[in-house]
Amino acid sequence: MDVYTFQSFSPPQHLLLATVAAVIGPLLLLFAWSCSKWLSQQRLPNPPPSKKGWIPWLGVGLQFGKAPLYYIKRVHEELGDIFTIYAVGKRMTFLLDYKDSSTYFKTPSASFKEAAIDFTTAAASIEPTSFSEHHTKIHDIFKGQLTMHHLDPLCQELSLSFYHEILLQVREREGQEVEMELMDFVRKTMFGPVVKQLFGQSNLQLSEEEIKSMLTNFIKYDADFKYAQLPAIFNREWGSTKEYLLNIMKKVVGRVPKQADCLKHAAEHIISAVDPANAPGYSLMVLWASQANAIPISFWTLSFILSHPNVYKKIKEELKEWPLFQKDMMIFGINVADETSFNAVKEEDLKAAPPTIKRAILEAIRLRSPGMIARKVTEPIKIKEYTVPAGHYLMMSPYHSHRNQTYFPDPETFNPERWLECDIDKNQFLPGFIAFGGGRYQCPGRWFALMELHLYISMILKLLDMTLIDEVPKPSPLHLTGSQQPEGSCFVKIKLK
Ligand code: HEM
Repeated sequence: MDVYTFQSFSPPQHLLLATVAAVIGPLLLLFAWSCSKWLSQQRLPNPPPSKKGWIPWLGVGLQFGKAPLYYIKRVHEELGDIFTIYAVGKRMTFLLDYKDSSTYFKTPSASFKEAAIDFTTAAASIEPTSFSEHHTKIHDIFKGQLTMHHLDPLCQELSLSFYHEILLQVREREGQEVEMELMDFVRKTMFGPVVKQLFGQSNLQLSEEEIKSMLTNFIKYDADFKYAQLPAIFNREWGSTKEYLLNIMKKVVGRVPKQADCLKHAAEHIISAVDPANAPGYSLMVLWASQANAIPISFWTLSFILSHPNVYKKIKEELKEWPLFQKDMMIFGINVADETSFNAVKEEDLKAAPPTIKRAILEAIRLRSPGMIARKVTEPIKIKEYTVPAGHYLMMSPYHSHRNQTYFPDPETFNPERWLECDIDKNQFLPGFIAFGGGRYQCPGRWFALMELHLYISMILKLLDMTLIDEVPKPSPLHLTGSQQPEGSCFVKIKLK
């Protein structure tokens, strides 16, 4: 078309042309972009089978987002043990065969750090440069501080705090039965003691009311954790809970004495290892990691025990042998111990707590473990007959892996006895169990978690009579990044023994 012909168009034709160009232009660009993507995929030697959806960027985001836990199961049944999902601009390749876990955990080009960096920026405002520099150091400090050998003082301190909180919930109506929602009860009795233990009372300086408000914000923060990477406009409410918690953490790390005599709490370790500007963000991540799994797992353990009369009966028998209250309290040579002489529980005392409770905890973790863990592929990785391209997120799903018949016969059944073959005092796990992840960045809090859970459940069942009123709810299909939350409420009757 020359200038003359162009000029001969009347104004409405101009408008028409401009509109057509405005519509077709982006479509052509989109088409070209899709073609180049498609061609680059074709050049790869055998990428895993995939679910892409029709809409670029969004991919299968809508189906996936509705019930991610079930969507993974459906695609697993359709495409097999390795598959890729394209959703909201991310390419996630799932490995659901436990046999691939050693490649997953050991290959350097499946990077934990690269997968975590964007997420921690979004979820806790940690700057990427700080994360690259300090993450490994802070991981190693926690791993070192939470080994089995360091648990005794933590166990003693926690037991006193649990005792106080448990009695606080029921003492007002001593002798009477109280009806409470179980998850609510667990949150109220577990959150405060663990937060105080991890960050230190002197650094926290929070009133009971402030701890309650911290818990309310934490519940919202955890529930919508998965939206962290969406633009702020879609998750304003979630953003305000994050800011609230970051502000608390800012005060907490600000109170850590410059020259602490003994490094004891998470806040002190964090301040000693990272740049001050990002210390609140690391503290928030530790708060989330420590609570988002242990609280729901306590709920599931209790509800599974209460709904399995044989298991509960066995535990009640074993509890008779566990002296939670002191037998000897000598004053001027006279033994003044009675039924109410509660003393801190030492870690060695915990070894005598019901082993069936510990097996029940491991079984609850198996059945309700995190929906996924992530790594990022930095160089193409060959797995089975496929090559997973660089840039993909590489996912394993402890929740789905723990339903593999080969490792866990009758996988949906709650059966603490399947753990009989493991030495639970040494925290030995069954083959196929990956609830705490694996490799260089495996959960550094796992030994603390098992001690904390064993102590908490044993104390609850020793101190209280509990009966289920409702049926045990199903796990919510929405939770992918932490242990499963219950879908709906579960009321119990509680009475102080
Ligand atoms: C039943 C309870 C728990 C479960 C199932 C659990 C599970 C996990 C999993 C799967 C990971 C990722 C590991 C990987 O990708 O290989 C992780 C990381 C982590 N966990 Fe746990 N965890 C639990 C309790 C705790 C507790 C009580 C703490 C702290 C006291 C804790 C602290 C952490 C931290 C700090 C990380 C991040 C490690 C890093 O960034 O290098 N966890 N946990």
